[in-house]
Amino acid sequence: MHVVVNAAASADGKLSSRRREQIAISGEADFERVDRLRADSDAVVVGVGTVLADDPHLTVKDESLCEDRLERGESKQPARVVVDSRGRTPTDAAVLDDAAATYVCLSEAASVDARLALTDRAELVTAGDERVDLLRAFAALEEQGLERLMVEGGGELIFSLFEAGLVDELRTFVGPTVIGGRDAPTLADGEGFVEAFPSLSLEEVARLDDGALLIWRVEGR
Ligand SMILES: NC(=O)C1=CN([C@@H]2O[C@H](COP(=O)(O)OP(=O)(O)OC[C@H]3O[C@@H](n4cnc5c(N)ncnc54)[C@H](OP(=O)(O)O)[C@@H]3O)[C@@H](O)[C@H]2O)C=CC1
Ligand SMILES: Nc1nc(O)c(N)c(N[C@@H]2O[C@H](COP(=O)(O)O)[C@@H](O)[C@H]2O)n1
Repeated sequence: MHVVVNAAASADGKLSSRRREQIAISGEADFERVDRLRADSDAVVVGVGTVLADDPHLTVKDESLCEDRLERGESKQPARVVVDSRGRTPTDAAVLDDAAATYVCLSEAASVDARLALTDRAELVTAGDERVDLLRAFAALEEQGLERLMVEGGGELIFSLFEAGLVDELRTFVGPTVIGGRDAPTLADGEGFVEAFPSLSLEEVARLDDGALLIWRVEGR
């Protein structure tokens, strides 16, 4: 399995504002790059916080990239994965439409009612007692043939993936704006590290739109 985390951050490292509303940090070229990365992935992964905040669709937008996938013998769209311990994904969420297959990773804490509401619209994967056990959930996704995972956020999920040692690559577009706010989501939130900080090796720096794309490899992976 290969896990790429991709996110757009403001120059001060925020993913969105303290209102947790979606903000277009990327410019046109970066959104096109993200579309290509989605098209080269088996699944696009987000936490339920992103689903509740943004109601994303997580599909490949460029039809020619979808055609290329079909020519390669892949599904037209990559699968979508929501990490959602208690099954809080709304049944009318865009990620549950029929544009692509969707997996919802739950924990044992998800109620029977929440499972019943989701079961017709998504494949359910259960791993962990209170919170989703990411190592077990990702192993279950791999068993379903999902090898190339692209994680789009948000900050809580990204931190947990680093903590679990699951991230191979980090791609950050740093955009030309300052969002600020001590409660605004950052690239890696959660508890934060106090030791054993993940070490990154810089693979690429490129000017893109009016910002910079940074590609980091996680050392030891
Ligand atoms: N600029 C960008 O590129 C992007 C920005 N965003 C922004 O980020 C914000 C959302 O981020 P955030 O609030 O951090 O939410 P996340 O999308 O990271 O989802 C976090 C939630 O996932 C669930 N979860 C289940 N298991 C785990 C686990 N093991 N580790 C971590 N989380 C787990 C938790 O809810 P529960 O316990 O209920 O399961 C948790 O609250 C929004 O404002 C959105 O706009 C998001 C993506 C990209
Ligand atoms: N790459 C990127 N740049 C930004 O500026 C962003 N705000 C985001 N957000 C992510 O994109 C998701 C929306 O996807 P759809 O267009 O609905 O398919 C959103 O939920 C964030 O994960 N990304």
